[in-house]
Formats: sequence, structure tokens, C-alpha cells
Amino acid sequence: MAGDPAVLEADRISLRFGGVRALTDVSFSVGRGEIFSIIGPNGAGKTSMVNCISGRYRPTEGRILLEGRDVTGLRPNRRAALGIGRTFQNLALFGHMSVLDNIMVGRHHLLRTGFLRGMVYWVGGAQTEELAHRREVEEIIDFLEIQHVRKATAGTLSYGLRKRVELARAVALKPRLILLDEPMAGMNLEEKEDMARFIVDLNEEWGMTVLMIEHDMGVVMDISHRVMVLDFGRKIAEGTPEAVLADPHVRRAYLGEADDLVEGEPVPA
Ligand SMILES: Nc1ncnc2c1ncn2[C@@H]1O[C@H](COP(=O)(O)OP(=O)(O)OP(=O)(O)O)[C@@H](O)[C@H]1O
Repeated sequence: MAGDPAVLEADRISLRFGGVRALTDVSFSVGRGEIFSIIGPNGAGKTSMVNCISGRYRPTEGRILLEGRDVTGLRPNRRAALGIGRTFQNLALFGHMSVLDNIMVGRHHLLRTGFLRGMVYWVGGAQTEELAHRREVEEIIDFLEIQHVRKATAGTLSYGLRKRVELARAVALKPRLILLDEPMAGMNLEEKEDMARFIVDLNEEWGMTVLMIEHDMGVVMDISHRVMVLDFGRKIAEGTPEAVLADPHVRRAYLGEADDLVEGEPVPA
């Protein structure tokens, strides 16, 4: 997205765990309105990078900028409040709560009146705000086609539906950037197709900027505007899906994982 201001900039990020170099000097930026994917073999540093962005890990070196603001020293909850939303590799829903409550719960920090005040004083501004809030949540529920389960207990839903509810909860926070950690993991083909369509629609119709880690190459190449490839903690390629697929370094990094490449594409020996 040439010319667009970067929503996210990772500036020379390195991360070490004792002697393990999880990331070495990785820089990239995600433009407003992009779907940007990070791929790479197992242990390449993808999750480490997402954790540096969400604030779970503090990089050993380098800076993370959100819309130009240095957030490197901020804790995860501060970054979430500034607009970094995320879903997790493993589901993180409240299993005993309804779908609606799971989606509502994260949104209270968006209310001007605050969660506690909003609970105790149901008059004037608070009431109007709460109604608008509910309307928006209902819109997200409609958009992600989970109306039929809105009252169901989250823990009773199929895996694919729970992943969708998790996405709804992250979207409900109106993030400037949403981090999707393996959104298709464990899904069947139909569920993957649905999830891919929702991500594209959120991006195209709602303008959501997406940074995604995903092992399913077909999906990554289908829906990403740009892709970055990590290998042993270093960036080895970045560009459009076509350019990345044609890159000899990438092909070499994926040797032995040839099945993950797009069907019909021969992998050189
Ligand atoms: N908390 C940790 N402590 C020590 N080493 C870690 C930690 N987290 C990650 N690593 C190491 O850092 C490197 C990068 O791991 P990371 O999980 O980021 O890779 P990945 O690309 O996400 O892998 P996968 O595709 O298998 O999820 C690996 O060598 C891993 O063993």
C-alpha cells in the first residue's frame, strides 16, 4: 500500500531467549488496510514476532511503533487499549459464558462511562451509550453469521464456530490492527473457506488491517496483500504472494515442507 501511513512498524527487532536467537534484526511495516502474513517453517520466529507486537515479549533490541507511536515499553493491556487486537493459537473464550457475553465483555473499556459505572448507573448517557454498544455488537454478530448461536454457551459450540466467536470478540474492540494467530488451525476445509471469507470481508468492507500467521499456504497466498517469510529468526523475503512464491530462498527454506506449497508448483531440488 504505497503512500499509506504504516499502522505498524517493526524496527530491527531481535529477541533472544538465553542462547536461542528467536529473532534477528527483523524490520517490516504493515500499511493501513493491508492483509499482511508472516510465514516460515516451524521455529522460524513467527509467534515470537507476534508476541513482540502484542507486548507479551519485550524484544531484546528494536522498536515496535503503532501509527508512529513507540509502544515497545508498554504492557499488553496498554497496547490493546491503543488498538492492537488479537486472537490466539489456542482458543481463549470463556467456555461457560454465552456467545453474546463473550463478545460484550471485551468491549467495556470502549465505553466512555466505564464498566463499573455503566453497570450501576443506567440513566442518560450511560443508557444511550450501552444501547449503541449493543447495536454494534449485534452488527458484528450478523456480519460473522453467528446470530443462531448468540445465546448459546461458548463451550458447547463446534471448534470452527468458537474460532469465529473469538474473531468477533477481537473485532468488537475496534482494533486499528488485528493479529490473527493461525486462524485456520484445526479447521476443516469448509470452516477454513468461511474464515478466509470473513477475514477478507472484514478487510474490504470494514477496512480492518490484518497481520496473520498461518500455516495453510493456500489461504495465505489467496488472501494476503503482502507476505513476509522468516527462517531461523531472520527475514528472508517479503513481497506479494507471487513474488514470495517465486523467491529461491523461500523455496529452499521450505524444502522438506513441499506439501505446504501451493498445489501444482514444483519445488526445485
Ligand atoms: N519462551 C521461550 N523460551 C525459549 N525459547 C523460545 C521461547 N519461545 C520461542 N522460543 C524459541 O524461539 C524460536 C522461535 O520460536 P517461535 O515459536 O517464535 O517460532 P514459530 O515460527 O512461531 O514456530 P511454529 O510454526 O512451530 O509455531 C524457536 O527456536 C523456539 O524454540
